[in-house]
Amino acid sequence: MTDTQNYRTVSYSQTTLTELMIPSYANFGGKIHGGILLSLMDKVAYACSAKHAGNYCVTVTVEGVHFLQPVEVGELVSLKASINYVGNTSLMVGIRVIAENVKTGKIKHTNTSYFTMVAKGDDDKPAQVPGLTLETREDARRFLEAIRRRELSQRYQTELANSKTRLSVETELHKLQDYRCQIAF
Ligand SMILES: CC(=O)SCCNC(=O)CCNC(=O)[C@H](O)C(C)(C)COP(=O)(O)OP(=O)(O)OC[C@H]1O[C@@H](n2cnc3c(N)ncnc32)[C@H](O)[C@@H]1OP(=O)(O)O
Repeated sequence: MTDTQNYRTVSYSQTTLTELMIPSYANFGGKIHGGILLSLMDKVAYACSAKHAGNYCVTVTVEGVHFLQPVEVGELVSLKASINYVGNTSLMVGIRVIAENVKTGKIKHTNTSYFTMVAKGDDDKPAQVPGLTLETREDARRFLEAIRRRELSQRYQTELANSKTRLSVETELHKLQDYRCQIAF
C-alpha cells in the first residue's frame, strides 16, 4: 500500500438499484425471469465498478448465481452493490438482491452474487483501478473473503481443465449406469 493518493472508499461507489417487477418480466409460470434479474445485476455491477474505477468496465466472470426464492410480479427488487476487492485492473463486486412485497412489507433475500469486472482505458486495454480504503472490519472481512473466493475459483478452473484432459469415455462409461440416461450407440 504505497500509493496513498489513488484510493477510494467502499462507500464511494456503493450503488443500489431498485426496480418494480412488471408483468412483461414474468415467465409462463408467472414468476420473474432469471434473465431479467441477471441483467439488473450486470447493470448495477457496471455502475458500481465504473464509479470506483473512473473508467468503462466489462464483466469477466459471475459467481454464486443461485435463485433460491422466486420473485413475483409487483414486488420491488433492490440490488445493493459494493466493491469487495480490487486487483490491478480487476474488481470484485458483491451484489445482494432482495425483493419486497409492498403490501405486506415482507422482504426476502433472493441471492448474493459476485461479479468480476475489468476496467478498460481509452485504448480498450485493461486499465489500473484505484486501491480500496477499508474503513470497517466488515470491509476487511469482505476483501479477505474475496481473496479466498478467487483462490478457490482458480483451483477449481485448473482442476476442471485437468479433469477434461484426463477424461476417457471408454474407461468411465460404466458410471452412466447410475444416471437417468440410456446409451444409444
Ligand atoms: C458491458 C459489459 O460488461 S460487456 C460483457 C461482456 N464482457 C466482455 O466483453 C469482456 C470480454 N473480455 C475481455 O475484454 C478480456 O477478456 C479482459 C479485458 C476481461 C481480460 O483481458 P486479458 O487480456 O485476459 O487481460 P489480463 O490478462 O491483463 O487480465 C486483466 C484482469 O482480468 C483478470 N481476469 C482475466 N480473466 C479472468 C477470469 N476468468 N476470472 C477472473 N479474473 C480474470 C485478471 O486476473 C486481471 O486482473 P488484475 O489486473 O486485477 O490482476
